[in-house]
Amino acid sequence: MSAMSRAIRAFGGGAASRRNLSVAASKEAPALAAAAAVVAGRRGGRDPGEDGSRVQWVFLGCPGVGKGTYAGRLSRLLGVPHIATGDLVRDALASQDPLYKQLAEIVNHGKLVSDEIIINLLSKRLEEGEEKGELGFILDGFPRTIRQAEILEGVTDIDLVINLKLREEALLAKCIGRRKCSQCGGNFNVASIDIEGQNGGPRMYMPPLLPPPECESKLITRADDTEEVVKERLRVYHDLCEPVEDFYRARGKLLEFNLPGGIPESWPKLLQALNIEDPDNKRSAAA
Ligand SMILES: Nc1ncnc2c1ncn2[C@@H]1O[C@H](COP(=O)(O)OP(=O)(O)O)[C@@H](O)[C@H]1O
Repeated sequence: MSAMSRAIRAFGGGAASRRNLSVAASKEAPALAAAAAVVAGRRGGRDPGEDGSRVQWVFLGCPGVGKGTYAGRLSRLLGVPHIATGDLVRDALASQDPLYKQLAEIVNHGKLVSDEIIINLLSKRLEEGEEKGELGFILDGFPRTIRQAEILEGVTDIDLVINLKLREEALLAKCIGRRKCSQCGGNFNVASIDIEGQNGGPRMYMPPLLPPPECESKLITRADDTEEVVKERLRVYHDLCEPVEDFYRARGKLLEFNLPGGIPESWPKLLQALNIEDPDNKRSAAA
């Protein structure tokens, strides 16, 4: 079991108290010091380590903003695991594990599941990754409360938090338009978003991301992507998750990124903001 998964479990598990947290942290001191040294080594820039070991990033942002899309792309590009707690929750629901049966009620009403359950799922996922020799991570959907952020801060050093922002009008449409192919797992979006510019700014156009014909009959919609539940998730985000933005802003770790439009427009700009060379430009320059 990795130092981080062990410590995070000790921190969040059951009736964990602040005292338990410090005990766990001091036990993990050598591993934490090593992690801090790695982090300190890359403080000057955002140049990820070649083996991915230097990437310990978090994605924040409202439901529908595209955390999963951009975290997934960066994870493939940098060779570090993309760990989305929403996916862990959905896998737990699908497993029919009696322990998680009551979760559906919470998730399908747009509420957050308890910190304890999330910490449990996350530590399990980190342990599995450790067994496979995974290094680094891009977290998506965690931390979502100040307590989760404090727990994470107690066990490891996060060196970058990317806060994705998108105009509110687009978020609801993007969530409702989300589709997944039940066979290949591909993610699509049937929403076509075209919003007037604000204060003389440019128009925002996000074309739909339509599935190929072979996926069309196999599309599924998440049970929590209905208008009513998305509105509740947005409300929960503003109440409980926005303070997490402030938590990282105060620590100088927050990179705010306003999505200018769809993936073709936003992806190169995000890479630029992260100081990562765009592999597509590199390829066309080499051609
Ligand atoms: N860190 C977390 N803490 C509590 N609940 C979580 C967490 N991550 C995911 N969940 C649960 O899983 C649901 C889906 O999460 P996610 O896929 O990240 O959705 P979203 O599109 O709202 O960002 C959330 O509405 C919540 O019920």
